[in-house]
Parts: sequence; structure tokens; C-alpha cells
Amino acid sequence: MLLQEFSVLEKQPTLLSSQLFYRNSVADLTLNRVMLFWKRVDMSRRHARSFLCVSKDAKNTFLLLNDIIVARETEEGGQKNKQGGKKEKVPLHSYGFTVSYADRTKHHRWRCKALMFHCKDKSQCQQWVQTINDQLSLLCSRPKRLLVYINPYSGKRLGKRIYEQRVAPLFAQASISTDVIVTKHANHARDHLETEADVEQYDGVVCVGGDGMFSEIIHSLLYRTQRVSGVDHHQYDQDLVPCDLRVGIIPAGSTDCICYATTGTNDPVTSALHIVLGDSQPIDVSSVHHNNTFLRYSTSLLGYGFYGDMLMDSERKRWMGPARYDLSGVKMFLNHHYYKGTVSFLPAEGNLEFPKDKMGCRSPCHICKTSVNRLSLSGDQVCEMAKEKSDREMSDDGAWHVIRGTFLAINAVCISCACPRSPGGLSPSAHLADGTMDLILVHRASRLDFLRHLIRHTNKDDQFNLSFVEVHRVRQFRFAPEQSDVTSEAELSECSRKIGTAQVGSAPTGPGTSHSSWSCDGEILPQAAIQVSVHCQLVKLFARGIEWGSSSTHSHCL
Ligand SMILES: CCCCCCCCCCCCC/C=C/[C@@H](O)[C@H](CO)NC(=O)CCCCCCCCCCCCCCC
Ligand SMILES: Nc1ncnc2c1ncn2[C@@H]1O[C@H](COP(=O)(O)OP(=O)(O)OP(=O)(O)O)[C@@H](O)[C@H]1O
Ligand SMILES: [Ca+2]
Repeated sequence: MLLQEFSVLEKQPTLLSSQLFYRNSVADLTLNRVMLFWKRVDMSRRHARSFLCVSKDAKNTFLLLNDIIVARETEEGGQKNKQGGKKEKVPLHSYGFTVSYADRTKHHRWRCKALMFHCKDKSQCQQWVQTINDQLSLLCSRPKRLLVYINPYSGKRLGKRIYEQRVAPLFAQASISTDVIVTKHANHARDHLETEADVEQYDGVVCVGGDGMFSEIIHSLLYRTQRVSGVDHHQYDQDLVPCDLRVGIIPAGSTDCICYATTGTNDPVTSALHIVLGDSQPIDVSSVHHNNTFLRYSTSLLGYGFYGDMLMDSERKRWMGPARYDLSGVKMFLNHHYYKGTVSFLPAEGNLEFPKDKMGCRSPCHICKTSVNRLSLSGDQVCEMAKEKSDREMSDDGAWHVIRGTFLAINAVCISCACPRSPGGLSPSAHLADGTMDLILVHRASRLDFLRHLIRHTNKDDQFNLSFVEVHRVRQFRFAPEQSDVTSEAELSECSRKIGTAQVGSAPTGPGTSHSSWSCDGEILPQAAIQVSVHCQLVKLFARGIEWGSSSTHSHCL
């Protein structure tokens, strides 16, 4: 925070101010509506001097209220206690309180820290605790009641332990009540959420697991939301209703890309703190149709060819945990299958940034914010835009692009899909909430070239800067595998304009056949011919997007 910003915030009306003990010194502690801040008092009493910019010990001279978790009376207030390994002198006053807060550490990780203040008497201590907590209770975005689903078999099967040891204590500290369900089988969470859970009583749903578990949860929430709103999701091109309930992800899976791409890390404590602080990050979701039948939603990877085959092969190796992806990945790499088909897509229009621009989505993201504004247009404006959109789609010059080719992989991502294996992800510049997806077409190439492409996902080199790779920012796309009943280019273009027209049926798919299969967030789709449309900000997460700086520390000093 800049000194000027601090000066503005400092001038907010004071709610409480006292002289207290902090780290063996007398300090003036002040609470206003946005922050808690303190200044050391010069004991010569000639003047009160701020530590700001002067003391080596100048850290933590203020805390933003948004970052405070809770204030509590300290049980052993005034007794000897250790802080940073050093014994504090026994303070004059034997009452104290602790302020717990979320602190940014390296690599986008957050940790829970605490500061201790000592008071002159119990009533002063109680007044401070009460006033701070009263202010915190005004932060209405913070959840009070959560429904938690734990997949005990995700990733390395550590979900239950991670939740109990690292997350539940933080929820308890923040007085969040929870109903916890440890799933017994696949789709347990989906069915429970759809049929049994009284979702109205919760402020959010938390899933402890990986991308597959998150997908289960959002499917139920989105089904429910469309049903309640009378929207038929089978109709392709139907505007879907965003889901109100936020979802928290405690990463315990094999890939955890939704968590990583929305928080910058796959750290359970960081995710728990984003939930406790009530952060909110919308994300785009695509809907996948076959003819006029809805198949699934996708938030991470919709992949045909390499990733589809890899996913299908890896399902049989689930017992291996996350290593199954490496084994199946190497196998599919050596198989080197490519598939013929036709991809048609509707490019994202306007002044949107493009997938090769190297301008990642960083919080607060102005590109995603512009999309929010578009969502909040008036009814007339929306109608006008819808008309323009349909005119554009049906225009003779053809807004749709058609590419017929032989592909090693076709990948569509609504978000970057950054994950520990690939810190930039499949499309490093993809935006979380701009209403577009990036369509990556990897054309037939030698194994060596494909390996170069894959390796670039793991370092800073540009995986798109290769002659056989193209990437487009799109709003819709469709794919028809080779044995399509559509025969001529003319028919293809015609068909591509009329999304939802008849497609080929479901032929056998997967490695060794002429069709691959689509992996949709880890689920294999039965059909190869699909139509896909992206929906802007359909789901909200307890997250805040990736902030600038890879190793920022939360500076409380000026
Ligand atoms: C040479 C190293 C290449 C590394 C390439 C890394 C690219 C990683 C991109 C990850 C994108 C994840 C998107 C998320 C998808 C989830 O909805 C889905 C379900 O959970 N997970 C996967 O599909 C699981 C995706 C897991 C991907 C792992 C791929 C491993 C490939 C290994 C190929 C090695 C060839 C080496 C030959 C000598
Ligand atoms: N108790 C259970 N037993 C078996 N499968 C389950 C259970 N609970 C959930 N599942 C299913 O397990 C699948 C995979 O779970 P999850 O995504 O949590 O882990 P993962 O596959 O290891 O991680 P990732 O998806 O990040 O690669 C989900 O699609 C979910 O439907
Ligand atoms: Ca997007």
C-alpha cells in the first residue's frame, strides 16, 4: 500500500482508539471501518512517533479489516509468552487479545498469522474484541455456513486428512459452521446436492478433491439453477442463468487446475483462507452439446486426440494416483495418433486481447471486468447485442471459420488451466471470466515437434509459436470427425452456421479407432461430434484470481 493510500484510509472515522502494549512497547491502536493500525508511543512523552518508515521493526503497522479473520481474548493474557522465539517481558497489564489475519507469503500462498495486544483491564480487552468482531460481521460476503464434500480417493487419497488437519481448524476459528459429507462413490456429491441438500441454508459449497470433484459439484448446482429458472439447457445457444452459490475448492486432486488457475497455487490453507475471507471470483463455463442434447459443462480442459486418449487410458490406472497421467501421457505420446475432422468456430469479436498476447488474467482484471459490465447491460441493450450477434453469425461473409485437418490434439479451455505440472497452463493468456475460450489446434507433426510443444508447457517458451499449432479465442466451436455425413466444403460452411443441426452419430472412439474421444474435465464423452458454447461467469468461486507478482509478500508497513 502506498503512503498516500494509507493516509486516505487513516482518515476514516475512528471507531475505537486506546493506548495498549504491543511487543513490549506502548502503542496507540486505532480501529476504523477499513483497518486496524498502530503507532509506537515515544515514552519520553514529548511526542508520539509513528514507526512508519523509521523503525526496522516497521512491519505490521496496519492490517486491513478485509484481511482480519477474527479477534479473540487471549487466555494467558499478560503471562510470559514467546513470539519469534524471544521471551516478552511480563507486561504491566495481564489482559490481552489476539488478532488473526491472512498474510500473503511467497508464490501466491496465504498463511494465517496472529498479533497479540495487551490491555490495562479486562473490560478494555473485551471492548476491543467486540468492536473488531462487530466490524467483521458487517463484511457480508463472508460465509457463515458451508456444505463440504470430501472425496477420500482424490489424488494421493489425502483429502480427509488435509481437511481435518489444515482446513477445519481455520473454519472453526472463523466460526463457520459446516456440514461435512465424505463421499462413498462417484456422483455421491452430485446426487446429494441435487436431491437431498437444502442448498438455501448454505453460503457456499466446498469440495475437497480435484477437478473432477469440482465438475460434479458445478453440474448439480447448474442443473438446479436452470431447473429453478425454467431454462432448458438442452437448447444450444440458450442463455444460462449463473449460479448464486459460491464454490470453494480445497485442492487434493491429481491436477487441481481450477484451484491453481484461480488462486495461483494448489495450497489447501490458501484456499481455506480465500473461503474464510469471502473472496469471489467468477469463471466462464462452456456447455457441450451433441445435436440438441446437452452432454456436459466444462470449466477446465475439453480435449480431443492426445488428452482425450490419455484420459481414457489413465482411467484404468486410477489406482496409481496422479502418476497415471504421466504413464498414459508417455504411452499416448509414443502412439502418436492423429485424427481427421473439421473444426468450425466463431471468433471472439471486439477489442478483446488474444491468446498470443502474453497478457495473462491478473486480478483485478480489466478485461474480465469489461465482460461483467456487458452482463449488466439493460434489457434493450442485451436485445440489440443479441440481434447484432445473430446477424453476424448468419451474415454471408461468414463469421464462422472452418478448418479441416488432421490433428494430434484439439483443446478448448475457458481458463488457463495452469497447474503444478504447467504453471502457465494450456493457454497462459486465457481469461477466467471474459466469456471466451481458447481453442488450440495441434496439427499433425513429428514426434519431436510435438514433444517440443509439450515441453514448452513446462517452461516460459511459447507453446503456440510453432508452425503446426494455432490458437483462437472463440465464443463457440463445433467439431465433426472425418466420417461426417457432411461431404462438401459448401455443406460444411452451411452447417457450421447452423449450430445444432444433425451431426454424425456416436461411432466407436478412443485410441486405435479413427475417432478419438473428448475428455471433458476428466470425463469421457460418448460422442465425438460436439457443439460447444461458452457462458460468461456462470459459476463463482471463493478465490480472487492470480495477483501480480509471483512472490509477493503482504506488506503491512509503509
Ligand atoms: C514432457 C512434459 C510434458 C508435460 C506437458 C504438461 C501439460 C500439462 C497441461 C495440463 C492441463 C491440465 C488441464 C486439466 C485437466 C483436468 O480437467 C483433467 C481431469 O482432472 N486432468 C487431466 O486431463 C490430466 C492432465 C495431465 C497432463 C499430464 C500430461 C503428461 C504428458 C506427458 C507426456 C510425456 C511425453 C514424453 C515422452 C518422452
Ligand atoms: N468416494 C468416491 N469413490 C470413488 N470415486 C469418487 C468418490 N467420490 C468422488 N468420486 C469421483 O472421483 C472422480 C475424480 O475425483 P477428483 O477429481 O477429486 O480426483 P482426481 O481425479 O485425482 O483429480 P483431478 O481431477 O484434479 O485430476 C470424480 O469425478 C468423482 O466423481
Ligand atoms: Ca475465459
